[in-house]
Amino acid sequence: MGFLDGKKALIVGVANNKSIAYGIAKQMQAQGAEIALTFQGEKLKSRVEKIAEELGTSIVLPLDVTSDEEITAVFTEIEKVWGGLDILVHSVAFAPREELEGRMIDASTRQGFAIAHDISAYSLTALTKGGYELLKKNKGAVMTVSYLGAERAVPNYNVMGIAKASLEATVRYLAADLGQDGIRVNAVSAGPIRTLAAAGIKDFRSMLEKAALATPLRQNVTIEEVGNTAAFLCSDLASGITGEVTYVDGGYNITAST
Ligand SMILES: NC(=O)c1ccc[n+]([C@@H]2O[C@H](COP(=O)([O-])OP(=O)(O)OC[C@H]3O[C@@H](n4cnc5c(N)ncnc54)[C@H](O)[C@@H]3O)[C@@H](O)[C@H]2O)c1
Ligand SMILES: Cc1c(CN(C)C(=O)CCc2cnc3c(c2)CCC(=O)N3)oc2ccccc12
Repeated sequence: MGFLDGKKALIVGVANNKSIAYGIAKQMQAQGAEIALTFQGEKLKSRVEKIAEELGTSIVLPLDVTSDEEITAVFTEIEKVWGGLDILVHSVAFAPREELEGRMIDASTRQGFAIAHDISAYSLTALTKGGYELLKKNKGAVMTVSYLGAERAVPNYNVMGIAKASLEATVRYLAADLGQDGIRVNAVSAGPIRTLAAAGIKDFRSMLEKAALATPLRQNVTIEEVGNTAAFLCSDLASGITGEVTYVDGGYNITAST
């Protein structure tokens, strides 16, 4: 019996079994939570349905976070099957690939900035708005996934860092507004992990290796470690924590390494 027994968790952002959202879903399920998943686009449907089966759930819903209609449809379905929501996990980001190489001043475009902020930051507000009544009913918790690039100028992360800064400020504003409804809002800030979103990044492998050597714990973090912290922060054990960004990065962010 786990510390999430009886909790109902909607996880947005599973693409495959390397996803950070998958690590979060797996650890929450291991602590007794009931899981619902969403998938982005038909091509991810079958893979996410297989993962849902593994996690013992049949609630698998289509969701593109740029569509307010799809967001509404997801929570209408959650209302029908669950009648409330204890945990909402947002593990979604995207910027046009060409934004993530070279100097920010050269790579940044008006459209790329808008896309990155819509998908990687505004979508947290949009999902929380969509799930608000259900979260309020169960005094639920909201969780998102950030990165060091929100606070430091990480080479090549560019507009994604600016979007993550917006995401982390969103965590604070939502926490401030929703605390009176008993809804807590937090973020985990994960160290670099080899996922689909990381696959498209130049020199990601060498960045991972360098990070591991420069990290106090001398190793990269895993999606299970990020999942454990997310599960804790969404549980009653973290009832006194809201508006916080918790690093799960082996201590990398506290060092002076370049
Ligand atoms: N991998 C890392 O090194 C790392 C480190 C810190 C934070 N993060 C963050 O973790 C989160 C998850 O990324 P990941 O590394 O697990 O990669 P991933 O590719 O497995 O997950 C990204 C998810 O975002 C979804 N997504 C993108 N655009 C969407 C849209 N318009 N509508 C709905 N879903 C959409 C994708 O379908 C995918 O499921 C992201 O917020 C990312 O910024 C990743
Ligand atoms: C770490 C790290 C990451 C992983 N991370 C924290 C991320 O947040 C990745 C987010 C991401 C957003 N949009 C896209 C891609 C990844 C690649 C494919 C694509 O077309 N668009 O990405 C980097 C980019 C540059 C430098 C470091 C990093």
